[in-house]
Amino acid sequence: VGTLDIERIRSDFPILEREFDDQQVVYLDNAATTQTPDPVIDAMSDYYRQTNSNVHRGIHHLSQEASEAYERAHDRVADFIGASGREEVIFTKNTTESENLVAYSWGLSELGPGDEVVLTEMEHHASLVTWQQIAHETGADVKYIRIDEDGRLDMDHARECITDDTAILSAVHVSNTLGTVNPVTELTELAHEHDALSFIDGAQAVPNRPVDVEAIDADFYAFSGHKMAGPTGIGVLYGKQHLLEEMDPYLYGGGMIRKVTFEDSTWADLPWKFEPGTPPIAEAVGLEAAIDYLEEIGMERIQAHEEELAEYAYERLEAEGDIEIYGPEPGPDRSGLVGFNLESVHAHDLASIMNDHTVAIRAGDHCTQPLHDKLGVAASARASFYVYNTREEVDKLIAAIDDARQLFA
Ligand SMILES: Cc1ncc(COP(=O)(O)O)c(CN[C@@H](CS)C(=O)O)c1O
Repeated sequence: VGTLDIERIRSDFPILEREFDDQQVVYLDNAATTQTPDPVIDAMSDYYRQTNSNVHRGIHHLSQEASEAYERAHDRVADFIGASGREEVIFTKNTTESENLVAYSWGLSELGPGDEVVLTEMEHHASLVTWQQIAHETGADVKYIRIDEDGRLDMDHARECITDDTAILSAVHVSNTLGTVNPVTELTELAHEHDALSFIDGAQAVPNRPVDVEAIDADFYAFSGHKMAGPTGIGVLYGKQHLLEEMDPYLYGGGMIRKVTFEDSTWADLPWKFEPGTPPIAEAVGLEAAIDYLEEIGMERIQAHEEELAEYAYERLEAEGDIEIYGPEPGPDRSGLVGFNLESVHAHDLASIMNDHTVAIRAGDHCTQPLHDKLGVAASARASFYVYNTREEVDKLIAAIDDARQLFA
């Protein structure tokens, strides 16, 4: 797979030169959002300087160029994730909206009493709360696949949970709290054996590893641009074309219609049917540039780099002796993030001390409150890595933790 030219990569991210209290920032909060490289910023700036116009409607040069750029971004995303074409790629605001699109467009009409929605105990609120509330509205039931003491899914329990009453499985590909990489292809097979749909939340997977939605055979797959070196304000819902064709939109307006009369309306072709109003045009240009940037590095290299850093961080944290680490030990079941707690120091206090050292980590419930209840903690700290992080930055994390321990001793 080869190693990354970290210095060259870091030179693409001017924000990494930022200093606070004369200390260079150590940015280890990439699971929350990643930083944006110059090629992405330049692509969006150039769009605004040279092409900016509204799409699908104008018959002037600028609108035609903007429309081509916007449509091409759909094709680029389809190619990146292994979808069959732009018809299967809906641009949303983020992963959360992608989950809601399916919950409202499919769930509200297809779910009813007796139907079951199967989630996992490690779901992010974007999936968990959405499907929980749709189940309340439709009378469907929700079941949760258990996790074991290592933070892996209990697949025996998965086989118990997924039955002929299951209408849809919604599962996270990589846990943003545990770092666990779930067997999403096996889970999808289980769902399909029972004629259930499979929705995979890929927010912490698409940015960090090669993903082929057709190999997984997911019916729906969601992720966000801002977690993969792209801009905020754009997310993706992948959906199998035949399912998207059958689904009615849940957001209405211009751009998503074919014909409107005073009596009724008909809908535009895919993917536009699910993209009402003025879409995130510049963000789509930025997302395409982010994909180009990541693919130039190589998704396999990115995965290997993150896993190497996570393994190093795991080993250093474990060697401290008073740190509880959540999720599987380093290996194919763990991605490039580590959730942990320092004995006798609340995660928020720890993150605050980290900040005194200009080490940026996340502390809190990471939008997985039920999972934290299951872990028996109100909050956890989390270091999450990306293409520009280094072993030296892990060492700075550990040094800051040692300082926190002294302060709270
Ligand atoms: C697994 C998973 N699923 C969905 C989301 C939501 O992504 P949005 O782009 O905000 O819609 C996230 C975003 N998790 C951030 C914010 S809580 C984190 O710090 O972990 C996620 O990790």
